[in-house]
Order: sequence, then C-alpha cells, then structure tokens
Amino acid sequence: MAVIEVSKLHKRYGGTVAVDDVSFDVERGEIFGILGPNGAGKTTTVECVGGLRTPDHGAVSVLGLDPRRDRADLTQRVGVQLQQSELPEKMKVGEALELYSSFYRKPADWERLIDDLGLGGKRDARFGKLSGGQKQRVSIALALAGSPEIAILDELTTGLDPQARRDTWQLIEQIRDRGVTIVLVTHFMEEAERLCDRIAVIDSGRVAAIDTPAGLVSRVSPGQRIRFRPSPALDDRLLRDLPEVHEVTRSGEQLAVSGSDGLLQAVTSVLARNNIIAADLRVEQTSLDDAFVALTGRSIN
Ligand SMILES: Nc1ncnc2c1ncn2[C@@H]1O[C@H](COP(=O)(O)OP(=O)(O)OP(=O)(O)O)[C@@H](O)[C@H]1O
Repeated sequence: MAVIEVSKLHKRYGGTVAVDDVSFDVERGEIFGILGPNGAGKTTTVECVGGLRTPDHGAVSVLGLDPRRDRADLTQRVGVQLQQSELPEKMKVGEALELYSSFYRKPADWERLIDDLGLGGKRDARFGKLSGGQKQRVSIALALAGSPEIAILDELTTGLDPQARRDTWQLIEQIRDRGVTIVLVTHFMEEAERLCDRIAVIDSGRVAAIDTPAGLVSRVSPGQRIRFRPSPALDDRLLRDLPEVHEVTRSGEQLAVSGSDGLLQAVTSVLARNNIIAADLRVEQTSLDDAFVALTGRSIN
C-alpha cells in the first residue's frame, strides 16, 4: 500500500525550475531512496512531501493527508530530519529529546530512544560538544521523537567518516525493522545501493528512473569490464578487433576493456597468443554508478 503519492510535482524558485513533473509512490515499510547530484531537486521534493514547501503544481498525498492543509496531523505522523538541522550549542541531548517529545500526542520513550541510538552516555552532553556522527544520531532521534510512521532523512551521512556512515546505515535498517517507512535522500551511490529497496534517480529536477538497485543496474547493457596492465605494452588494435570488445580505454599504463559476455576469455586468449602478461587484472561488474551514468548521461559527482 502506498503511504506517499507524489504526482506531477513542480516547483520553481524565480527562474530556476527545481522540481519538474516529479511522480513517485512510496510503499509502507520500504526504504525509498531519492538519489541525485547536488542541486537535482531532492530537498525541494521532500520539503513538499513534508509540508514545508508549497508546490506550484502537482499533487502530494502522505498517509492520505494533504501535507499543507493537514500539516498539524502530518507532523504527528511523519518525522523529518532535514539537512543542517542544528540545535543550540549549549542544549543538552536529553533536554532536546524531552522538549521535542513534548510536541507529540504519542511521543516515543525518548530515554529508550537515546539508548537505542547509542547516545545513552551523552544524555547530559551539550550538542556543541558532540562529534559529527553523534550530532547525526541526535537529529535521527529528534525525527523519531513522535513515533512516526514515516521518517524522511535528508543527506544523513554527508560529512561523516566511513565508520560513522556504516554505523548510521545499520541504525536506519533497525528503524525500518521497527516498521517505519523511510524516505532517504542521498547522493552516495553506495548508501543507496546498500539500504534502499527502491530508488528514484533524480537529475535536473526530473525523475530519470525508479526501480530496485538491481533493476536499475540491469537496465544498463549487461556486460563485463576488465582492467589490467599489459606487459610488455600492447597495440590496442589487437583487442579492438575482437567481436566481444566494445571499448578500450587507457589510463597511464592501465587498460580498461569493456564488452559482452565471453570478454575475459577472448582477451586472455589474445594476450596468451602474444606472450603478454596481464598484471593487476580485475574483472568488474556493472554497478549502480554505471547505471546512473547511463540514465543521466553523467556521473553523480
Ligand atoms: N530557497 C531557494 N531559493 C532559490 N533557489 C533554490 C532554493 N532552494 C533550492 N534552490 C535551487 O533549486 C535547485 C534544487 O535545489 P535542491 O536543494 O532541492 O536540490 P538537492 O538535490 O537537494 O541538492 P543538494 O543535495 O545540494 O541539497 C538548485 O538549483 C538550488 O540552487
């Protein structure tokens, strides 16, 4: 059952069209990713979903409610953690959670929440003294303070080190396991691939595709890519002439050869016949990065 329905959403700021005819549905219980580069319109989209912005056109329904008209009801049922949510530096973690919980009709047990989020020892710590990862945990805790059915999390792991990012991913999975539907805005491929059940790829305000991570990857022509350093150096034409080879690119001494199934065998046979050793040989499968490039014509970064 869809808990969020967005249809032909459109929003412009002066001369900039930020969101251009965006449509998608989010099913109950899933982690739905909104993936795109900076400026793609992701934040504007989720702000419209959360009732924080008014679309110019289009329809948004969240748990059957209109986010603008029914804002008071919606805030009781949808937790929003937006980019750069900052608390006063001197505020203590426990004070912030207690205050936020008081806004809700059915608040979560905030003491348990801070324990669950690994912040038990930080209850009396001031927000300004926390690490980046701890601040993110507090902002997740605040988004969950009202026991929401849906949590909207925007660029949650930007600025975190790889370990803190992985810890945050685990947390998000735990939150989903409790039955909360999650909308996750991100520009990290790995994050989207690891966490999301489905992803809307957004570029320049438009939806380029919506699918599971595996479904997005399978839209790109299936094939293989191999990388190696030929020793001695090799004339690229030997490889380009093979029917299995689509493309040969060179970066310094390293060659990247992409092509269809059977590529590895065809290339290694040519190398063996010509007494060429393939040093540092790696075989790569098509990734979400490749899918993104194929869908949008450019890399996310
Ligand atoms: N309040 C605003 N006033 C004017 N332009 C805005 C405003 N907010 C966003 N924009 C512009 O709208 C476009 C979409 O911005 P938005 O923040 O929604 O994208 P995003 O995908 O979330 O990017 P980021 O990841 O950098 O936040 C950008 O070109 C941005 O500069």
